[in-house]
Amino acid sequence: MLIDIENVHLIKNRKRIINDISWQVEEGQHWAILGMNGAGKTTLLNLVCGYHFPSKGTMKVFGKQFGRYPLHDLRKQIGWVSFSFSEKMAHHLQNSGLQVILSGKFASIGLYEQPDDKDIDKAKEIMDQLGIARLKNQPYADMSQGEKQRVLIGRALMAEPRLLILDEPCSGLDFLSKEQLLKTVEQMADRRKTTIIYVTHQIDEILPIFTHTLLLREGGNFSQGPTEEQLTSENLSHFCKTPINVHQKNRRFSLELKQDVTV
Ligand SMILES: Nc1ncnc2c1ncn2[C@@H]1O[C@H](COP(=O)(O)OP(=O)(O)OP(=O)(O)O)[C@@H](O)[C@H]1O
Repeated sequence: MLIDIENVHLIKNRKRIINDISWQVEEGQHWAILGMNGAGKTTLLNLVCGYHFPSKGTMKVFGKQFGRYPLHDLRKQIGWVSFSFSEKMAHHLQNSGLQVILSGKFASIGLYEQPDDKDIDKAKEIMDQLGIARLKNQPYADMSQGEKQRVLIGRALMAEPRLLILDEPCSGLDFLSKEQLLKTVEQMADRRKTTIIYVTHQIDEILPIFTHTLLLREGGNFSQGPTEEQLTSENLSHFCKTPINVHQKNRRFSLELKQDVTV
């Protein structure tokens, strides 16, 4: 079991942010986490990575009970690619795509240690796999947003994480860049053993590779389970508190408001 969360609550500044969440992620699964703004998605991931400590409940990540395992060791096995991470790259804008990816090996933002030939080969292989080999020598600053996102995913893969968290990777991307990024995620899931947790507001990003989906609402677990069972018109109408129709075409989901509904 990679993640085993039982009845976890989190209270911050007297506010209940996470309310009685239980969630189990097993090896071989890929999860999508769907929730509106403020649903608690980022907070839940902060708990998983040990940046918050639960106020109540039990948590195990990689089979280790919280508080009994060095956080540094835990975090080394988790790659968290967040859109906001781009801001932290500000000092390294002149680094090339290859350098940014290599920096993932040392879990630091810049490239302070000297990579060896094996590291360089590995970084190049990752770039090939993610379809970004042509960005090897291009400064990060000059890349499009979609390219930057793929480079950051490559950077996370360099440390060979057991768990890869993609936190709204498509936000800010145009239609084509988004589809390219989704393709990359799909291929990565097919080729690598890493378990992916994909956080999103949009159901059309929940690709067939996501075996399971967790629906978060107001800090609580609205429902969870196999994706096909979660993303039904009935369940999502309850979830959104609005009557909606879910459609599935070519194994991709879309939704529309039922006719005559105003929001
Ligand atoms: N330290 C804190 N003290 C009080 N409230 C907090 C704190 N951190 C987060 N919150 C609140 O907890 C709720 C959940 O926030 P969180 O960032 O986890 O949501 P999210 O689902 O990731 O949202 P988004 O999709 O907008 O990124 C929000 O209402 C937020 O204001």
